[in-house]
Amino acid sequence: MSSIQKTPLLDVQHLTMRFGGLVAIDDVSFTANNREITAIIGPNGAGKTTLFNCLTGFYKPTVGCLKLVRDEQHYLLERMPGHDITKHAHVARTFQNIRLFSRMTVLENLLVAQHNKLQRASKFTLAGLLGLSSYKNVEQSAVDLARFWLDRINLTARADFEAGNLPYGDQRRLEIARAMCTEPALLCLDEPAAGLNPRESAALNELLLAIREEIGIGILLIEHDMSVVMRISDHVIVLDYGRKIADGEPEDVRNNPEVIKAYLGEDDTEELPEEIKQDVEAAARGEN
Ligand SMILES: Nc1ncnc2c1ncn2[C@@H]1O[C@H](COP(=O)(O)OP(=O)(O)OP(=O)(O)O)[C@@H](O)[C@H]1O
Repeated sequence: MSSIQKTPLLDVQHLTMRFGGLVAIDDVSFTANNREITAIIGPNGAGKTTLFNCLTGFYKPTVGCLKLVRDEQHYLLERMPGHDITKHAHVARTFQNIRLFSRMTVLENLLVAQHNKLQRASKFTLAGLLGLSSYKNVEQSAVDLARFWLDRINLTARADFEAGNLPYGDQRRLEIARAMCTEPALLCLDEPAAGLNPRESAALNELLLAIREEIGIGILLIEHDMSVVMRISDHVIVLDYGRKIADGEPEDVRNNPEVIKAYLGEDDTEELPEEIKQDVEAAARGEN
């Protein structure tokens, strides 16, 4: 990726979010580029989900500017209601806990994600729904897009299954496919690898890399699984107690003493993610 010109997609400046006396995010600034996977990592309570909530309009930041650039248009996300952030700025999101429509089929989940463009094409009238050829074209394109993503996540054979009956790893990937059906410019994923076994985790990595390469959008990824972060991220931002303590390429961040300390605490190595633990142990043996 490094030979490709970097194009800023999201520019966060001086973001601060306070809840009463608690500063969940403390003057955080960073840029996430288009066609890159930017991971946001940090210990529990570091402010990662709060950052997503500010980006997607769930919270209004106390201070700060969140600018998204798409098709040469600038969107100031902190001034937009959540539904406009999805609809106009094209920011899509998944959550820590799966939020599929579990009683709908796999295919229905992918179609329902496209209701905005279907509604627009119907001109919000029954006549539009029944008669307009433009509606029929948009309807066909919605089906084609759903089919494309079904195929991409290898669920075509299960298109008519209830989403809630799929294995956990398939549900995770279906959520991402559903978000992709909104045709986002920025895809925000909150711990997509949580609870996945190694095989499912590898399938997730492959899907995210394909989205980056083939669809060419930006991905913002909150993740505790360091094997996922280190393997697929182009850029890693580390938060600790709401502050940004590191920002750079995965290799630089994993060797950053402040990051190691944030994960270590004072002298507890038990909680250290495996990949960072290996680096710390190698450093202690004088191998770094
Ligand atoms: N709505 C809220 N009201 C009050 N405090 C909140 C609210 N949302 C988050 N916080 C606090 O803000 C801090 C950051 O929480 P956040 O959920 O963003 O952390 P996180 O990095 O996502 O943690 P985890 O990895 O455990 O999901 C925590 O101290 C949390 O208790």
